[in-house]
Amino acid sequence: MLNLITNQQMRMADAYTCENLKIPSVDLMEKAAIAFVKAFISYCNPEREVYIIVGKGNNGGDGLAIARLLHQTGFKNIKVYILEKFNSESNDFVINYERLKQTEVPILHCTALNDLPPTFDVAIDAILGSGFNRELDLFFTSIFKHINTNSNFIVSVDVPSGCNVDSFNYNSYNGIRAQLTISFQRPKFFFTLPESQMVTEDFEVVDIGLSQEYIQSITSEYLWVDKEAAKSLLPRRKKFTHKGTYGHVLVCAGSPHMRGASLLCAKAVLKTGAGLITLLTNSDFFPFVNVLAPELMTKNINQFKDINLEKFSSIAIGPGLGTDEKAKELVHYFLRQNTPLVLDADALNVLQLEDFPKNPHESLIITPHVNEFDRLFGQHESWYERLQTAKKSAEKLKIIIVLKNQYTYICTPNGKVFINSTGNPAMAQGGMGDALTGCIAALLARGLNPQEAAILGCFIHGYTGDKLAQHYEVVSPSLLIDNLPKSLLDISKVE
Ligand SMILES: NC(=O)C1=CN([C@@H]2O[C@H](COP(=O)(O)OP(=O)(O)OC[C@H]3O[C@@H](n4cnc5c(N)ncnc54)[C@H](O)[C@@H]3O)[C@@H](O)[C@H]2O)[C@H](O)CC1
Ligand SMILES: [K+]
Repeated sequence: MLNLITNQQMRMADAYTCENLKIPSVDLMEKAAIAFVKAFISYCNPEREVYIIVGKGNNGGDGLAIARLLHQTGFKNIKVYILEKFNSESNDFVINYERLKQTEVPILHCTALNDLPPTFDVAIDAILGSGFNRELDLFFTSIFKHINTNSNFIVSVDVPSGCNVDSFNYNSYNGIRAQLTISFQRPKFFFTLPESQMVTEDFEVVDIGLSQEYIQSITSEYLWVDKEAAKSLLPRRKKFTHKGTYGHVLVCAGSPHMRGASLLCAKAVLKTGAGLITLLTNSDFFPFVNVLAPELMTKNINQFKDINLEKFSSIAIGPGLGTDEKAKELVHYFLRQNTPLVLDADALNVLQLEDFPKNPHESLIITPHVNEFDRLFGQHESWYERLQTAKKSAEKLKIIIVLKNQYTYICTPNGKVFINSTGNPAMAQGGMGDALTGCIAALLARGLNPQEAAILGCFIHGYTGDKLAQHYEVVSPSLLIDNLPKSLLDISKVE
């Protein structure tokens, strides 16, 4: 898991790295520029006109180093514009200014808006970075507006200029609006909130060689789940194991109008590697289940109280369950048992906040999307507020709340928020949540604790979607489910 850190902490990591790893700050800037360029060239053809607009702090210094390196890489149409409204220049800016002057890259000076070109093909924004620390004056806001309105493609260095990622003001943003931000060392927590779309449509993170040891020693409430973290959670299949080793999942799902949801969920359980799966549904559906997914066993949903729960390692309830009295009774019944439980969709729709057990057994996971979450926990004005509610509620109710989002938040009873790094818009299709519920329930059955199952379930689900999105414009839940075993294998092989 990677700690996500604030601007202030990033500065400390910067200072620590220079001092303890004996890397001069200008060399760190060079590393940052090299890493930026490596990422940038995959988005931009070297024939395009690239305008690099720089301030005079270290973000500007990065911009100057980037200009020199892009020139060396073969970019022919580069121009650098230095904004002159800064009180002082950073040392590393000055060093890179001298270095850039040794090249043929044109350097122009901008003291007023009309010193800038009327349009930009590609604009690299290296004006203000994490040092942005006060109100923007008219000079900056008019320049930002001009770049925002007249560029084909804006790429920001580290952070869009004028955006304070640690205390974002949602109501009056007047900084750069980038298509892409290439940030240094760690994702910015703010970019995981949907509101960050007004600041940058996408982001990428590059390693610039800051001390990982130092960054990981900082206490952070936000943790980024990457592939390595996922691998560390995936239990290895050992010799002499059998279906009993991998647990038995009970899937309670599928009202007459939504049979498909129950199959998607149960098939996701199957493909995430649980040993045995029983689908608890209406008996008239049994023959279809046998044909469509012969691995599944079935039980009659009307007799749910007769089930011997000792046989089951986990239960998934909700996909297409319906919201009638029978569904409600079933959800309440299973909520009072001790078997690890994942509640999704209609299982959440039939609950009120006060229905959650007063003495939680700490193995309850709920997986709401935004509407399900707000219905249960109240309306929220922003995603930041919603996340704070999720965080507090997970602590208070002692449950895991998987708040689904482009970057899904997994809030745990100990106040941590794990942020899932995988998933993409090609996966936006009904049934995708049913698959996620199945993934998590299967991992619970395979012996992971609820926190681990939620983290790995979200990761593997999104990872599969990401792999498929490289080949398909839309990724259906069925396609995703079929590919889960391949993703599990992939992840188990991370070096
Ligand atoms: N993360 C790292 O370890 C590294 C980061 N690098 C880059 O450095 C910037 C941060 O640089 P810094 O010099 O601290 O600040 P800025 O360049 O963002 O700002 C410079 C300058 O601007 C002044 N200023 C701030 N706000 C305003 C304003 N509203 N109006 C006018 N002027 C303003 C401020 O006083 C400063 O003087 C980071 O983002 C990375 O891009 C390193 O290169 C590599 C290591
Ligand atoms: K910037």
